[in-house]
This record gives sequence, structure tokens and C-alpha cells, in this order.
Amino acid sequence: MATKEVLIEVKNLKKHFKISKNSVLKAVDNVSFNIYKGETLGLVGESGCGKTTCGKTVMGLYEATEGEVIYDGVNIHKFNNREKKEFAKKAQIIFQDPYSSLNPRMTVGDIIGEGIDIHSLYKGKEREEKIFELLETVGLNREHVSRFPHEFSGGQRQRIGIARALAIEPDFIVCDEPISALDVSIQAQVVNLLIELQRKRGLTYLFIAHDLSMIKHISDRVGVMYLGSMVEFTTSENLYKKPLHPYTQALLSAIPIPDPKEEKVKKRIPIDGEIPSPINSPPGCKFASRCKHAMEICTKEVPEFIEVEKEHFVSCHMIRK
Ligand SMILES: Nc1ncnc2c1ncn2[C@@H]1O[C@H](COP(=O)(O)OP(=O)(O)OP(=O)(O)O)[C@@H](O)[C@H]1O
Repeated sequence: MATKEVLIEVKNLKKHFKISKNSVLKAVDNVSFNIYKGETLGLVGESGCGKTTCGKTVMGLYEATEGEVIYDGVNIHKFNNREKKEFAKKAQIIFQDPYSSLNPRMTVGDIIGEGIDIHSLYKGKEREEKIFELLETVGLNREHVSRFPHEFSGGQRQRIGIARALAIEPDFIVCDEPISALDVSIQAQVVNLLIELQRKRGLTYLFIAHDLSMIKHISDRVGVMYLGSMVEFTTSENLYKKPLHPYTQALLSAIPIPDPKEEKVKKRIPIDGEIPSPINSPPGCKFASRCKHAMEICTKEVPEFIEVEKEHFVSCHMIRK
């Protein structure tokens, strides 16, 4: 990461879905963090904890229920239509499933060219050259331009998705579990491509993942989410060396160690019980029902999200500054 200039500031962000007359699903519930220009911020947590909803709200695909997303100094949820279109050029998303995220009836050239056309960036020969250049940038070749998505492997499709995102030259990309659906052997190739693109183009990533194993290699800082809340937020180094929240500690203990001897003696921290429903969730710390350290206060009061040491934020009643 080159600078520590803030690109995006997320302040007390809430995204609640009204499920019925009396039920609200708090997918993102009072989350605050920032993203520096040129960094990769990892967002981790179990399935359903609100990572995708957070990513989509941060890039303006969902209206926020409450709170602010400040991009380069301006609240994106206050944009008028012209500003929304301008912003859509700066922020892109790469989806988890390279099989369903590409229109099977469109050629690769048209998939990549769609954003170029929407934003009237290039026309004719220039457009064609741009698409060839993008294909080569992501490790495909110009002959692929007239083929259809089903003619490609999962890894290649994800490369097409990356080329599509790059086509309008964004500054910020939400990478929503871009490697989860790929074979392990292909995952590292796609991650390396994303890292190389970031280095060359100065891109900023919000990289979403459900476990902490791959996120270590790509993220400068990591936020750990649990049931819509951010429970810990710090540098990758801090998180792996000194996790403070019991949930982070459990997630880290679940990462398999390649050495079988070490794996055998490793202490896994189990998380008791089922993840509670995010609908009409009870007061207090959302992790309380599964935390073996839970105290009376945990079921009553939401712990503050405090900076316990430089660049290390945590939300837990056990941890004081
Ligand atoms: N449009 C929607 N309407 C209602 N509920 C939604 C909607 N989108 C997401 N949710 C709910 O919000 C919660 C958070 O979902 P989200 O997809 O953001 O989680 P996630 O952490 O990204 O999970 P996964 O890793 O499975 O993608 C879930 O309970 C989900 O069912």
C-alpha cells in the first residue's frame, strides 16, 4: 500500500431488510471503518454475517438504512442521478460465482464492452482494441473475444469477470469471494492476478472471504464481521499475531496448518451452538450466546467498538483499553 490517504469512510452504516410487518433483518448493523487508497481491506465472517450486503451498500448498490459512506469526501448515498452514474464508473464488483455472473448469451467481447458502451468510453476500433488489451491484461487472448462463457473454465471465467470490472477503469473494486468457487490450484493464480493489477493500476480492494486462510496473503487490514457487526478490525499482521476477539480467535484456530505434525497438536477453539437468526436479534453482544467468556453485561449492552491499541479495534466487553 503506497499511501494512508482515506478513500472510503464508512460511518455507523446500517442496512436492515424489512421481512414482515414486525420483523427486521439487520444484515449490517452499525458498522464503521475506513479504506485507504491502494490497500486491500479484507472482510471476513461466516456465511450470512453481512459481508456482501456491506460491500454492496458501500458501493451504492443498496441504499443505506442509516449511516454514511464517504467516498473521496462525499456521501455516496446523497448523490443525484448524474453523480450516481459518475460513481458507477469508479466502483466495480467482481462476483463469487463465475458461472452465474456472466450472461451465457453474450460473447466475451460484449460482456467486457458493456461498461465501455454504458459510459460511452470508446467506440469502433478503439473499443475493439481496448477489449483486446483487457483480455491480454487478465491472461486471456484476443481470439477469445467472440467466444461464449460456457467455453471457458472457472478460472478463465473469473478472469473475464475481472476484465469486465477493469473495462471502465475503476479506482475501487469489491471482490466478493472471487475465488471461493474455484479449484484450490486456480485460486492462487486469480489472487496473484488481482495483486498484480492492484500494483500496476493503484486499485483499492474490498476483498470478501468467509475464512481467514487466503485473506492473509492479500489483505493489508482485515475486518471480522459477526451477525451484521464488526467485531474486530486491524492490520493483517496484528490480526494473525494477536487476535483479541474470541470469535476471531476461533476463526483463526480453524485454519488448517499444512504440516500434519503441527496440525495434530494445534488447539482448535470450537464455537458453541448455532449462529442466531439476524431477524429481531436480541440486545447486547451478538456473539454472547456462543461465547464461553460471556458475562451478564454481554447479554444486555452492545460492547463499544474501541481502539485498544494503534490500528486495532475490537468490540468485546472483556477487552478494555
Ligand atoms: N435482499 C435481501 N433481502 C432480505 N434479506 C437479505 C437480502 N440480502 C441479504 N439478506 C440477508 O442478510 C443477511 C446477510 O447476507 P449477506 O449475503 O450479506 O451475508 P454474507 O456474509 O455475504 O454471506 P455469504 O458468505 O453466504 O454470501 C443474511 O441473513 C441474508 O439472508
